Order: sequence, then structure tokens, then C-alpha cells
Amino acid sequence: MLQSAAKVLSFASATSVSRGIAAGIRHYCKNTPTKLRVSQALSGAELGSNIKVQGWVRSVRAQKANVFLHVNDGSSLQSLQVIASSELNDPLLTFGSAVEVTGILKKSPHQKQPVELDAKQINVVGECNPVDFPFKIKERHGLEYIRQFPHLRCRTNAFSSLLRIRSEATAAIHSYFKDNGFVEINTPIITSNDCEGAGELFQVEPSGPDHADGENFFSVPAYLTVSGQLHLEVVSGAFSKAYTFGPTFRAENSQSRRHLAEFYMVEAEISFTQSLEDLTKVMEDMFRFATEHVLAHCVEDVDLFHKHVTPGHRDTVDAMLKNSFPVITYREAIDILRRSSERFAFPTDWGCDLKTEHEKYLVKHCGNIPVFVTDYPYDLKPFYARDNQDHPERTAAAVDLLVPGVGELCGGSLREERLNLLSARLEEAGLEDVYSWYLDLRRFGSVPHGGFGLGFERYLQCILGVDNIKDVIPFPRFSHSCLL
Ligand SMILES: NC(=O)C[C@H](N)C(=O)O
Repeated sequence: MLQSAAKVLSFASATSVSRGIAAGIRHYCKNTPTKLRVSQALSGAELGSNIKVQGWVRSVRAQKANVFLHVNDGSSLQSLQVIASSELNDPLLTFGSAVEVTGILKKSPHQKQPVELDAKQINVVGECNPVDFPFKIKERHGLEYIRQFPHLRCRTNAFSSLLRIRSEATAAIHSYFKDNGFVEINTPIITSNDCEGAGELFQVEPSGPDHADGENFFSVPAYLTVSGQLHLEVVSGAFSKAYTFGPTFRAENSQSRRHLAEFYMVEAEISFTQSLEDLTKVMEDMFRFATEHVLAHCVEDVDLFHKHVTPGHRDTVDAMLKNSFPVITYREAIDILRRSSERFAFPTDWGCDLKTEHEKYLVKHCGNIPVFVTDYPYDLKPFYARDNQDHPERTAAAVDLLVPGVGELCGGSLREERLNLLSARLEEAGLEDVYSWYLDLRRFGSVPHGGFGLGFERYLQCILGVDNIKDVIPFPRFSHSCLL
């Protein structure tokens, strides 16, 4: 009896203790702000709650007894409006400063923004001297201006939109390949081959005191990759669909609006191909999938470009998505160029490389939508391109995709899978020994296959209408420039 009374007592005291703890936790939770990203706050999550946001001040204005801020943390183009009483104002609260704001998230009485943060506390985490800061409040700076500040430009609306679009486009391209049964392969960045044979290579050599004797680290000359194609071809001997998406390097001595020394390339390789159509279908489908995804998931960011940076470009993008991409042969392209009344700077004879001016003309001629050009002269293409033996003119089964505003976006080909033809071509070029492993691929289970590469920055230029490729990559590298 006594024992059971004791049990009841201890149970009673235990429950009151736990009740006390629970109340304490509730009290603590009520007073501990929930950390939200700006995009979450804007979506109305946690309306009426005590929240905390951390970000950078995009605008600041003192009015009567209040101070109004816009805080952005890169999660969306929109900033969160913060209202604080002027006691919370601080001379360090300037455009560009980093802040931490705690307060109650409320529905906004203004139509322009759905919510506002009624601030109870503002900490300036990092000050920013507005006099020295290169960007000015409420000014729309052009891409060319902000390009001068590669270490600061992500703090502008335009460049932060670009970075979000870039990230979303990357994800879309990966999901396209995943959804369509491709396996992602990490092809090497350091390689001993010059896939394109164009000699635009950056050689890799070690440095530092351990390598002062000038030894050859790899025992063979090594370079930064110009293309993952040959490694994908290795893989395509066992995987019928493979792709890679990574940095690529070309030592082109060019300051042009569409060349970089370091750029990202999406490359795919498909085994058991029947014709170039197997490649053009994937190129076109991937282009559509990624573009539709970006337009649907980055509405405000894309609008910023299409309305303010490159007004009118949306119509071009809509036309690209509405029409299927025409296909013309190189022969037809040459005939179109030769018939035109345009005065080209470069020749338009059979066998000439198509230059940017030609590519742009062909795109316009075809209705300002992307156009595939196929079956290039055999001698224009590298050793791996398949010989179209049945064509009257000597051509290779190669294809380029030309797009509005940019010119060449993708290049691809069926690969020469026939051992005798490939080894004859390599022998002619004196490359038989270097590529003996490549010939092995044709000795052991060779199948017709082909692939293509898409320049990711050119793709972004194309869908956003951005003129200069340096404005669509976080840290551009080009001749005489390797800032940061
Ligand atoms: N993977 C490819 O077909 C791309 C091609 N090797 C190029 O660099 O243009």
C-alpha cells in the first residue's frame, strides 16, 4: 500500500516536471526565430512567426519614424521588404552591407510584395562603404560595366539572376540525360590527347620546389582537355548512352564575344546509331527540354533578361521552341551563301570553313531559328569523323547546330567505326601509334556510334540573348585575362 502510494507520488512529480520542460521548450521555441531563406519568407511560409533572415541590403530608405530595407540572399530575384522603427537604424546599414534581421513576418498591405518583415532586431554583420562600392543604389548597371568587377558582380540583380538560371539549366540538362537513360561519366581534365587536332592546347606541368629539375611529371606531354569525346568513345564500347558535362579548355587566342579559354561542354555519345538523325534528335530534344525547364522555373530571372537586358529576345526564344529545327547539308548552305547578295568577308567556296558571319546568315535565312548543317567536306573534319562514302562529293557524317545570335552551338559526328578506314586515316596523319588504343576500340566489339558537344555558355547566350560570352560564366578566362 505504502509502496503503491509512493509510486503514484513519484509519477505525479515526474509528469509535472515533464510538463514544465515541455512548457519551457514551447516558450523557447516561440522566442527562437525560425531561420528562413528570403524565397521561403516571400512564399508566405511562417506568416505571423518570429523569423530570422540573413542577407545583403539591396536598398535602404529612412522615412519618418521608420527605416525600410530590401534584403536579398541569392535565393530569388525578389528581396524581402523589412520595416523597422528608426531606433533600429544604424549608420552602417547601407546599400551592400550584410545583415541579420529578426522579426515577425506579416502580410504586406502593399500590392507589390506579399509579405514584409516587421523587424525587432537588426545586426550589421559586414559593413559596406557605399562611396567605394562600384554599384549604386537603384541604378541599373549594364553587363559590360559590372564585368569589370568579377569579384563583386554577383551582388547585382542581373548577374545573380544569371547564376540562378545557369544552375537551373545545369540541373535540367542532367535530368534530361538521366530521364533518357544516359550514364554520366567524369572524363579527365588532364589528358595526353588532342581530340580536335587543332593544337589549341594548354600544356600541364608541375611547379614548386619538388619539381625544380623540370622533370616530365607524366612522362608524356599532358594537356587540359579540349573535349571528353575520345574518353566517352571508350565508354561507349560498353555503355550505349553516355554523357559528360564539365570544364573544357582551348588556348584560342581570341577576344571574341563567343570564345573562352575555359568553358563548360555537354558531350554525349550514343552507340548503335543508324544516321545523323539519331544525334540531331537528341540535340534538339535536349535543347527544348532544358529551355522549357528554365523558362518554367526561373520566370522572374529570365524576365529580367528578356525585358531589361535584351528586350525582345523572348520572341526569338518562343520561335525556337515553336518550330522544329530545319536540316540543310553543307552543300545547300554553300549554295545559299553564294546566292545571297550579302558581302561576306570570308570565302564561301566548297571546302571553306563556315565562319560566324556565314552561320548567322544561314540562321536568318532559315527564319531565325536553330538550323542543323550536315555532311561537311571530309577534309574539314578531324580523323574520327565517319566517311560518307556513298556521297558524290567527299563528305563526313558531321553536323553542327547553328542558333540565333550565336552561330555554332553544337558540333557532332558519326564516328568512323570501320577499322580499315580509321587506321588508314590515322596513318596518313602520322597518328597511328599515338592512337593505337583508339584503334583497339574498333578491334573489340566496334559498333556504329556518334556523339556531339554543346557549348554550355553559348547555350545560355542563345536563350537569354546575351551578346558577350563573358557575361554568362561566373569567372571568365580568355587571352590576357585570368582575374581572381
Ligand atoms: N563530343 C563532341 O563531339 C564534341 C567535339 N569533339 C568537339 O569538341 O566539338
